[in-house]
Amino acid sequence: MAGKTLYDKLWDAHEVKRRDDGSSLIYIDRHIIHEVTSPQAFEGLRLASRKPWRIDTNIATPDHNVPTTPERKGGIEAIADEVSRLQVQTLDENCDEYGIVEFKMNDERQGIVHVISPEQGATLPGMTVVCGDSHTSTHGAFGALAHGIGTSEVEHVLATQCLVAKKMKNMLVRVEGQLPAGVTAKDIVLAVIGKIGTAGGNGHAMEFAGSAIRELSMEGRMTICNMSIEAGARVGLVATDATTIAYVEGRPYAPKGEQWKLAVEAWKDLVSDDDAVFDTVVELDASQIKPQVSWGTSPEMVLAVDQRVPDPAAEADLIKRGSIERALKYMGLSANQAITDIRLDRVFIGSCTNSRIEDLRAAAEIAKGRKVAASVKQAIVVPGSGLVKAQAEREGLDKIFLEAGFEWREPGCSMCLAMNPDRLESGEHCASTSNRNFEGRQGAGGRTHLVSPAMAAAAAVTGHFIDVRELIQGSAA
Ligand SMILES: CC(C)[C@H](C(=O)O)[C@@H](O)C(=O)O
Ligand code: SF4
Repeated sequence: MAGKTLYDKLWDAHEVKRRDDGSSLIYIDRHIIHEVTSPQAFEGLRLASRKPWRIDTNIATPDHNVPTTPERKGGIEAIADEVSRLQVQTLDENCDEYGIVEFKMNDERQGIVHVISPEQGATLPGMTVVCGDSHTSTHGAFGALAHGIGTSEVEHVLATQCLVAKKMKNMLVRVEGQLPAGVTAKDIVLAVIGKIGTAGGNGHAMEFAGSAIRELSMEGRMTICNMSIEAGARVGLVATDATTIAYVEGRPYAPKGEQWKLAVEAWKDLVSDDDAVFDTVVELDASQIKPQVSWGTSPEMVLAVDQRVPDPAAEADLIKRGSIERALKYMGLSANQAITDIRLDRVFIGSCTNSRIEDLRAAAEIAKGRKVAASVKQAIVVPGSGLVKAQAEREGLDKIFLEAGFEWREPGCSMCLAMNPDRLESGEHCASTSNRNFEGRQGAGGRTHLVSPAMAAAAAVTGHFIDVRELIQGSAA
């Protein structure tokens, strides 16, 4: 019999019952909660006279709706939008009522759900992790089985600690070779999506492997798994190794003492067996990847920075031609325009894809000693959590950004999506380190270009896209 993939192992360890219709009941170890997808779930519990079944598996924080300006220190009343305020308040009330651990808006541990749980050690190798949020795939970076769920499933998990799920197929994305300097995890995942498309991973759990992935920090692995959902795979995975274990050790929720030793021993098995068989295999050569920039209205509409946006006339497939035409129109770009000719109105460094300490360091390295271009209206840096913010401040990164003319904000989802005051105005182009560039994602009529933190900082200081490596060489000279 063939060996098992990491996904097979995680699945087998959590399958409670297989049903005749091919679906299964799986056990959930960690449930993360935010204010947008939980209110109806709690309400449903209440209507059914149920209570959360295993309180200590839940961890909550408000992130999507919170303002990121200093006024928020004034508390919930400082949230101007009524719906936003109500969602945050409802989360607080539900967590208080049921005794669920919540890092409230002004708690230093607050932040984006997918940043805070790993940071606290609440995401551990071998776990099943769910959250009413599609980017829960992020947590797969630890060798955990993690994916987003809908609001009715949030209720189900709260009530039963189980989820009805169907086993997916196995996909391997192998990235071998040395990543060039200045090219990052974000560029790897954008290149993967550019290659396989946003439906490429449909129905699969996507494991990322190969020497380029092994070389990445946990921050980089999280960036990659975060965007597996943009490649169509609800689950992204990276095998557990020494990098994972070093990251987890000593974090508040990580096991301690004898338990830690036992855990580390058990986690050694969280790899795909050598003879495991994958349904689909995709291979990339890391040394060939260049800094990526999305030009269109889907993450698969992405190119290397030295390329030109497509010409619809050159596309034979009529459906594809139509979608290129629509995207160019929405984005205000002309056929064959060089990516480096795209000028930016705003720059956003943040989101659950790229708001961890390593991301901020990479952006600060480029911002250091430079100034945000006069033509850029606003450049904001939004740390993924209060703890990331504090660490960045200890390292002096806030000063580098402020001196360069960036704004330094409080943690939250911010400009990643238009659910809080940080938004684009219609027609504006934004270099954004987030993960989605759909029409209106950052504000009605807004034009999002997905890039790495270093590329976003480079765009901020030059006013247009530029291969960040030119600035790295420039500063070294
Ligand atoms: C609001 C939430 C349900 C949504 C998601 O599921 O991903 C959001 O986080 C997003 O990034 O679009
Ligand atoms: S940062 Fe963006 S992608 Fe991540 S959870 Fe928030 S809204 Fe969703």
